[in-house]
Amino acid sequence: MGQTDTPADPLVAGLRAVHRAVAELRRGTPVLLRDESHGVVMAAAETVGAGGLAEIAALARVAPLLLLAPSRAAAIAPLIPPALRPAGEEPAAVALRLPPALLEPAALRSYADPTFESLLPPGQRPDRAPAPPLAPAALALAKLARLLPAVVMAPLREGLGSPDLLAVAAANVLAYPVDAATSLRRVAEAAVPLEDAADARIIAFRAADGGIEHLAIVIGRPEELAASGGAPLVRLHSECFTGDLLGSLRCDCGPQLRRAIARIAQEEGGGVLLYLAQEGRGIGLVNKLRAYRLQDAGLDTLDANRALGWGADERNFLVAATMLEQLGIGRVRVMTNNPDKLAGLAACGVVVEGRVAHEIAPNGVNDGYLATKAARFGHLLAPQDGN
Ligand SMILES: Nc1nc2c(ncn2[C@@H]2O[C@H](COP(=O)(O)OP(=O)(O)OP(=O)(O)O)[C@@H](O)[C@H]2O)c(=O)[nH]1
Ligand SMILES: [Zn+2]
Repeated sequence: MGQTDTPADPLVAGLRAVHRAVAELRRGTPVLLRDESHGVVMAAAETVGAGGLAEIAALARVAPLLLLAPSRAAAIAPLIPPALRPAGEEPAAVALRLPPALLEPAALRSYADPTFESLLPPGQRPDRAPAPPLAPAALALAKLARLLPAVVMAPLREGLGSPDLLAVAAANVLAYPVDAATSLRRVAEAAVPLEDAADARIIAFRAADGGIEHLAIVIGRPEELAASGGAPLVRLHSECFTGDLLGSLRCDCGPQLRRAIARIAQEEGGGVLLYLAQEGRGIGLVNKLRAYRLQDAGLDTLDANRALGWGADERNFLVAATMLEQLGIGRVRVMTNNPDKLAGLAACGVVVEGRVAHEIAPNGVNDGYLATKAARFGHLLAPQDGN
């Protein structure tokens, strides 16, 4: 309560600074990233235009580097001279020094985005450079913006005063996922009778940064069961626009969502479905569409994420744990096939008393996707509880 009225609270101020920096990067505007000893000017490779690059050049001490997530750098290895490719253990970021002909928006975007076609000038090659200070925070900020993890970045010149760009502290960027999740509070609630669960309420949760809301679909009275020491059935469902709303056959999300609501109501008489705004396992819808393009070209769902520079699964289960805590639910049984969800909740202090399998039969289109989840994400097959 009252959290949005306390901008003096450093946690809230930090969250808001990051949220504003995210908006700047999304529209192609550079931002300043700082810690106690460094200051850099950076922009996202996906969105920066000629104007943004000129702004960076005007403020920079040296020409900017292009930073890529290591998995993206590995995927574009042919664009990087063999001797300069990352080897051995993965660094936090791969830094490339681009020749001037490649320091322009279309070339930058083609380094960042495998689905963006542009003709790179022949004979122009980047050099590998050591990763500069603040590189991990810079990539993390691009990811918070749900932009491809590729940034142009340069150290600020001395004696500039305060350039007219939004400044954000690297520490706030790195703390953002935890701080945003723990700041989630209930903001609205209404009864919404559903086709498969007449006694349903939707409770909306908002974080102090003012970002997108997460929803709890509460069926029956699971809070009462929790208050008497029971462990209600809970389903964590990550948003999937294509599957949930459009009935996409590429995944199993739509049927899983509807079946989960029906099963919670019919088999248990109540429980909670957390509808988490973590589209595409946390990479966002735009990047999921890019990942689909790569999957159509032969990669599986895990390698496609990594070829874009994202991790296989970027979800943050502290969001779900905080929502459960706010609902007064400390012990749960979880409806899932994904062991990471059980471990993720447990790591956030939720007592996981059991698992209820939630398998949906393949539909002829998503067979490979489901097989990959079993083979590479360790998804458990449902021996007795499935349908
Ligand atoms: N990046 C990416 N995300 C996908 C792809 N297919 C589906 N998704 C997303 O994966 C998420 C599915 O999550 P869930 O159904 O909650 O979870 P799960 O990890 O499959 O585990 P279960 O609890 O067993 O269903 C949604 O956010 C979808 O948008 C894909 O090919 N690439
Ligand atoms: Zn889906």
